[in-house]
Amino acid sequence: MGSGELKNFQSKAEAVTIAAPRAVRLNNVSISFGIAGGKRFDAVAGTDLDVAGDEFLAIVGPTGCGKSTLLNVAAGLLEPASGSVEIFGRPLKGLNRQAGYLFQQDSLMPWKTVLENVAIGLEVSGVSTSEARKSAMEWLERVGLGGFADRYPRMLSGGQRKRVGLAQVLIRNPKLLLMDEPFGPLDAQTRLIMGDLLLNLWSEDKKAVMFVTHDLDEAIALADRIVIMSAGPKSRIIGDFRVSIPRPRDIAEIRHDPAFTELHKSIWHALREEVMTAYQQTNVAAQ
Ligand SMILES: Nc1ncnc2c1ncn2[C@@H]1O[C@H](COP(=O)(O)OP(=O)(O)OP(=O)(O)O)[C@@H](O)[C@H]1O
Repeated sequence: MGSGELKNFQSKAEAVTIAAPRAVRLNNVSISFGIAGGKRFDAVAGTDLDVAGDEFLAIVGPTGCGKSTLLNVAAGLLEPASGSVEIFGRPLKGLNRQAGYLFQQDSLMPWKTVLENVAIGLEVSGVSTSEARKSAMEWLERVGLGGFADRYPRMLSGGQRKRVGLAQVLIRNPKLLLMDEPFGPLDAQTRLIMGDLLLNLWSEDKKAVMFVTHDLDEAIALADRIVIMSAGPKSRIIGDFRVSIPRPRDIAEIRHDPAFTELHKSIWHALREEVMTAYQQTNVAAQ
């Protein structure tokens, strides 16, 4: 069975395989930025990447290797210098309107209540205020913040703000979730709780996810598949690992699973040299 397929169980528990649409296809994508002195910096070179419609993909790599850059390409925020981008089988032109983007820094509006912040995602697409607020309330309950609807963002903890951010993105029901170190600023325990919440929501309605993280443990705990990027410039994908640990997963416990340790070892083996290379490069560039 290929990565772009899913199982649909019929009444007699008979499994039938049907093709799931491919959410993202990056075909030989290269990305370069104009920098000082009229020069160019080739951040990413010749990268191929497919993400299935129901796949949770984690992207891991050393600092500055181009993880956010790849997400920005899938979001349509950045146009590749060469190569092509397809979203659900169609060439991407302009902004990817099928994607929801969650950054490390949340984008809550401080003058709006939590409920208003979540509802706005629907209101901008023409849904009436009362409908949007009803749906926002349901989403707040799903992320465990039903009692916080009338609060303002400044009254929330970092983890609570993240939950609001998740509700704000998911209320629009995007078919593709682009997550750039979304739990980066949180403490270790809150990250675990957010990871569990994300997996619960995702398992109810499996979307394609591209999840950028520095944290290999987090990547293994959450993802179906992990790709590793090399140190830049001209970064590319140098490893592609399937995470075959069964779901549902308990993120706090999964680390004790021997399969977790084994996979961690293999991925770190591929990643370690790239991390050292990236560190040395930024050190030289700073001199
Ligand atoms: N607008 C830009 N102009 C010039 N160079 C850029 C620009 N944006 C990113 N870069 C460079 O492209 C490379 C990739 O950046 P990117 O932010 O994608 O890396 P990353 O892997 O997400 O890093 P980190 O893990 O540190 O967040 C880096 O070397 C960065 O300095």
